[in-house]
Amino acid sequence: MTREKILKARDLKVRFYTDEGQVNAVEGVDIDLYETDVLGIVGESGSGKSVTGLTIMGLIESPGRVDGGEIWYRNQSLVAEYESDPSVETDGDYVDILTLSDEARRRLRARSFSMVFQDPMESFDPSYTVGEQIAEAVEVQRRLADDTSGREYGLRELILSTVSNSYTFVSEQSRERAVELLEMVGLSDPEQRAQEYPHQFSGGMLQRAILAQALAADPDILIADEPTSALDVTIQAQILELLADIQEQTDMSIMLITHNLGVVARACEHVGVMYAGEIVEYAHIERILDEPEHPYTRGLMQSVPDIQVDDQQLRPISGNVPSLMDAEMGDHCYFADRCPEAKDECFAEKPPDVMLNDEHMSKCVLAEPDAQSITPDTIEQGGE
Ligand SMILES: Nc1ncnc2c1ncn2[C@@H]1O[C@H](COP(=O)(O)OP(=O)(O)OP(=O)(O)O)[C@@H](O)[C@H]1O
Ligand code: NI
Repeated sequence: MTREKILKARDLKVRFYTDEGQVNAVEGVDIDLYETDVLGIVGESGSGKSVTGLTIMGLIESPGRVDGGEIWYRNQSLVAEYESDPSVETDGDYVDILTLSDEARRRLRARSFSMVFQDPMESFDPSYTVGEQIAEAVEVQRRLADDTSGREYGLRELILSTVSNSYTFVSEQSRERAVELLEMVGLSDPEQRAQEYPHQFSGGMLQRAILAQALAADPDILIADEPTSALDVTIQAQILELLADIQEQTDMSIMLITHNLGVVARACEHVGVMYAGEIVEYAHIERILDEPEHPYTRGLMQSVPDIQVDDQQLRPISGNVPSLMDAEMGDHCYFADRCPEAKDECFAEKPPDVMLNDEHMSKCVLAEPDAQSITPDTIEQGGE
């Protein structure tokens, strides 16, 4: 059985117009996220991973701008709501959320899309208890669910109030749900924990609480941006396991952003490798581990201890990630100057997206389609 894609981003372009010049943070990115998928987005610092996540959430702010592309989100009730609205693009079961109003995007953040951010300390207000803050997120979701248009409650104010943490009325029901959520993310004694303040939580516990908060809206899509990097290895592993558990319990789709291919290998089903604002390789995780195609992916694999179990000698990729300044980019492979296999043409023209088979893409002139192309069905079965 083929699975539907819950999200299809096409040719995304996101730029920052800074005093130093135009930064092409995301340049022509496609993302395919399947229902119940855990998709890893992996790449070195500054490759555009977080900007991609923020773009899907609708959180790019000045001097940043989404300069092109489409983000198709599969949601029947959203299609029904906007089908007759000429300003919104719909296509069968999908809505291009980039054509929605700011208010509609905010509503999506409250009930369909959640993001767990890089810095756990920034996710909670130190002056309220953890339970109170999660209950508030639940309350917002509850009111939205009671009223599908959301407008009668002054939705803008409602959502802004959760962002600014000014006090919202929180029902007993929402408080109970907050405790349930804390239990769901594996905190022991959740009732007690709910009454504590963020500073009373350890790093790992805080990470779990953040996840609980993100789950308050029962989202379709969860974007987790480096949820583990600040934590020690054992706790990292526990959180990844928890993410996988929660995925199974809730059936949501997860996009996991990380610079660690070991994390991806452990937690993800598909992986997109990002370099200099582009997806340079995309495939099923097993395929990437068995037959990485792009020289950058192979370089990443040699720099990660979890994967090279037999060979603990790590070889970081030499050289630096490009600046992404528009003036310095141009038509060539952005990895060419660090690539051990680069040919003359790599410095002279942009590499094509080569499809090795229906589910494996590599943006490299060296890539060649499989001799006997594997059908999507074979991959699907092989991957379950
Ligand atoms: N607010 C901003 N203003 C200017 N440039 C920005 C802004 N936010 C991001 N960028 C630039 O966009 C590019 C991509 O950044 P992004 O944060 O997406 O990288 P990343 O892959 O998430 O890196 P990391 O692993 O360090 O989090 C970088 O060159 C960054 O400097
Ligand atoms: Ni980032």
